[in-house]
Amino acid sequence: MELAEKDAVFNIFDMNLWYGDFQALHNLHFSIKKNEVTAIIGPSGCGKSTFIKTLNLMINMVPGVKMSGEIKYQDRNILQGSVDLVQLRKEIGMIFQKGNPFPQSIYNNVAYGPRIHGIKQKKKLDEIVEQSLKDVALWEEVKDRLDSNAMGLSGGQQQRLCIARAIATKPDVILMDEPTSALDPISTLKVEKLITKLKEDYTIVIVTHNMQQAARVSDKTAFFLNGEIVEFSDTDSLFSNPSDKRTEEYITGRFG
Ligand SMILES: Nc1ncnc2c1ncn2[C@@H]1O[C@H](COP(=O)(O)OP(=O)(O)OP(=O)(O)O)[C@@H](O)[C@H]1O
Repeated sequence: MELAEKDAVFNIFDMNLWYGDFQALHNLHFSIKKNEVTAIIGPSGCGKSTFIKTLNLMINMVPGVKMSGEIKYQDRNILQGSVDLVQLRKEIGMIFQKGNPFPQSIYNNVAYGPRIHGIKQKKKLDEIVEQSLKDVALWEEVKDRLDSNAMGLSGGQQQRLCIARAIATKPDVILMDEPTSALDPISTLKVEKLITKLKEDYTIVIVTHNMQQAARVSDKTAFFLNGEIVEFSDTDSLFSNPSDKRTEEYITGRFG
């Protein structure tokens, strides 16, 4: 039995995943630490999205998926036994490539999660909505139009609204699957600044194709190739002094 890493939110041991007969993840073994940003990088098809979707078991929605090994979250292996998915997803929020607000008011988008979890008083909901929008630096831009449809916001604003929606339920972890790939450079910068601020309160796992982004925002980086982890280390050392030749080839743009 392996010793779990201290201060880890997730301890992953010998984790494998198959789509039918195809093995997409092989023997993953690493830990994700509290209040850190962990970046997952690697070429297209290496298993980044598959991996991040295992952390909140969103992967279970794909028919024919099988997994083995352990993902320990709060000292339990979420790959075994019954897991309360509503509770798990309250604790582990997720942000996707494109902001995907509900076609409802800005207010309702943020209040949705807290309402589902039983908060009914208007005053309390108002406070949560205001604080969540302030936390993502969107409050000043939208405070006079909280009743407007969220679909009328720009792409960058929609993405920040989705982050506000995720943090409104006070999760432990925020998973981000290429959160800025559909955004312009200015909106990208705003989201990156936000990630750096959010890690004071949350643990963040981010999948990104953009190596400069991984270098700018993350504390740790995992380099995936063909469903395996080639290298996992401090972001600074992975980019400045990679220990595996394949990492070096990837980060210097020789493939991928
Ligand atoms: N639902 C599925 N059924 C079968 N195979 C799948 C499924 N989803 C992904 N795969 C395969 O699993 C492998 C990993 O895919 P995944 O989407 O996790 O890669 P990725 O690194 O996120 O790629 P990208 O950077 O292009 O988004 C690929 O070979 C992919 O074709």
